[in-house]
Order: sequence, then C-alpha cells, then structure tokens
Amino acid sequence: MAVTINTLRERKQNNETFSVLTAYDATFAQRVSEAGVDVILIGDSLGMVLQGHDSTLPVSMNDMCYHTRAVANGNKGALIMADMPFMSYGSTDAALKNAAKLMRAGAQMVKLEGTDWMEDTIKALSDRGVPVCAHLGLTPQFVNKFGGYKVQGRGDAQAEAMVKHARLLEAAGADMILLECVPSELGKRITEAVSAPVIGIGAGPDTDGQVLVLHDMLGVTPGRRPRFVKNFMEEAGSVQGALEAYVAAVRERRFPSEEHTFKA
Ligand SMILES: Nc1nc(=O)c2c([nH]1)NC[C@@H]1CN(c3ccc(C(=O)N[C@@H](CCC(=O)O)C(=O)O)cc3)CN21
Ligand SMILES: CC(C)C(=O)C(=O)O
Ligand SMILES: [Mg+2]
Repeated sequence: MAVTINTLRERKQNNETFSVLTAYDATFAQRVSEAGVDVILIGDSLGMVLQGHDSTLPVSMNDMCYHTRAVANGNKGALIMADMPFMSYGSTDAALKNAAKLMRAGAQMVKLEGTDWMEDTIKALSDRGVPVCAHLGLTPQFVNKFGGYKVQGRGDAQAEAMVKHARLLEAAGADMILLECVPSELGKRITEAVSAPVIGIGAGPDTDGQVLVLHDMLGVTPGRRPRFVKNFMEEAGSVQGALEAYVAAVRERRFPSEEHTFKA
C-alpha cells in the first residue's frame, strides 16, 4: 500500500514512528522504497552531495524537477517529498508557480524552510492542493544568516519562538513539520504541540519520524560527519542491509541514540 499523509497521521496517533531518507535517482528510489522507507525526500542537499557545492544555495528549480522525476520513476510506494530550493518561494506567486512544477514532476508534498513569514504562502499552497512540510530549526538555506551549520533553538526565547512557529504554520495548513539540529527536549515539545507528524534530523528520539541524507547513512559522504549521522553500512555490510537496518532501528526507536542528539 502506498504511503500517504494519512498513513503518517495514523502512525503519530498510534505512537508509531516512520522513516525518511533522501534519494535523488530512480535506482536508489527503488532500493529505498523497497526497504520499507515511508517517505523519500528529494533534498536540496543534492547541491552538496551530488554537485559538490559547499551549501544548498546554488540548486535550481530545474535541478529539483530533474531529480524529482527520476525518483518518481523508481519509487515503489513511498510518499515523495521535494525541497523547494533557495528563493523559489520568495513570494507566494513564485511558490505557487514553482510548487506546481515539482508536483507535476512527481512530488506529492513540498518542503519549505522558514518561520512565521511563510504563513500566507503555506496557506495559499495548502488551499490549492499542495501538501506542505515546514522545515524549522537549522534551515540550511539560512547558513549565511546563521554564520554556519549551528544548532538552533537553544535558550528559552528561541525555543518558545520555534514552538510558536510550528503551531502557526500548522494552523496555516502545513501537513508536516521537519526539525533540524535542535535540542532533544525541544524536539519532544514541538512533537507534542502539533498534531501534524514531525520529522527530525538531530532533533532527538521523540519526533514522529527520522530523516537522514542517504549518502551519510551509507558512509560515503567525504569529510567530518555531523553528530546526528549514523553509518548503517558499518554493521550491515551491504546497501540493502543498511537501508533495512535503518528502517528497523527507527521503527524500534533504537536510532537516534544519545550520541546522535543535541542537549539544551
Ligand atoms: N551530506 C549532507 N548531510 C546533511 O545532513 C545535510 C547536507 N549534506 N546538506 C544540507 C544540510 C547541511 N546540514 C548540516 C551540515 C553540518 C552540520 C553540523 O556540522 N552540525 C554540527 C553542530 C554544531 C553545533 O553544535 O552548533 C554538528 O556537530 O553536528 C549540521 C547540518 C544538514 N544537511
Ligand atoms: C537534510 C534534509 C532534511 C534536507 O532538507 C535535505 O536533504 O536537503
Ligand atoms: Mg533540504
């Protein structure tokens, strides 16, 4: 049975988790979906992982549509979510036009990075049939404002603001929330504060779903790896084994463990 937003809502209601991985091509989309991953994210991380840039900012709408099409062709029943790239949703008009391109390329949901300023845009997308995931916390398109890839939501004021933004964007129509690099306590608090499923990456063990970049969990990404990454290839020894081990570890809440999380 194909995964829909209803599947993920039911999981949350039943206190069951779900797993998410990035994929950027048809072959990996097939492998990832057949391993039981519930959601495939065509992440703008492809700018770093596939294109070799040092941020996600150079990624274009054409790049995202190309990879979304490829993933849709290989996918076997996962929900397909595509990132809206940097400045493709700078206005609501741009967001509507660009989200339509991704949906026509095979996305079933789009993800936007931002806070309260996205309220009207998310409402416009949602009202017109485009499911939206709101990405909060360490939003990599803001790396130049953050001055690096730094944990977000530390301190009471920042934490309160993030809870408020999650609730506001859910009320505007967001069907999912993604939290990146926030203290585990805040991940738990936001997961409890909204009824939409919450996906975490470096957001602790208590979010409804977990996501990793495919190349990171296969251990092929060069350089220093962020704290939240686990190399599932080490123990599994094969790609298919690593994908299945990830799905099982998320389902059984064995991943993430303490070493993959951030403290307040
Ligand atoms: N391969 C890859 N994996 C990712 O997870 C990823 C990308 N690329 N590209 C887009 C963004 C960038 N991301 C990143 C990159 C680095 C850190 C990082 O180094 N974080 C520090 C936290 C530093 C602090 O304590 O404030 C860490 O130690 O994990 C986090 C997220 C996540 N996304
Ligand atoms: C790291 C995930 C959440 C992402 O946005 C991406 O892969 O682009
Ligand atoms: Mg992204």
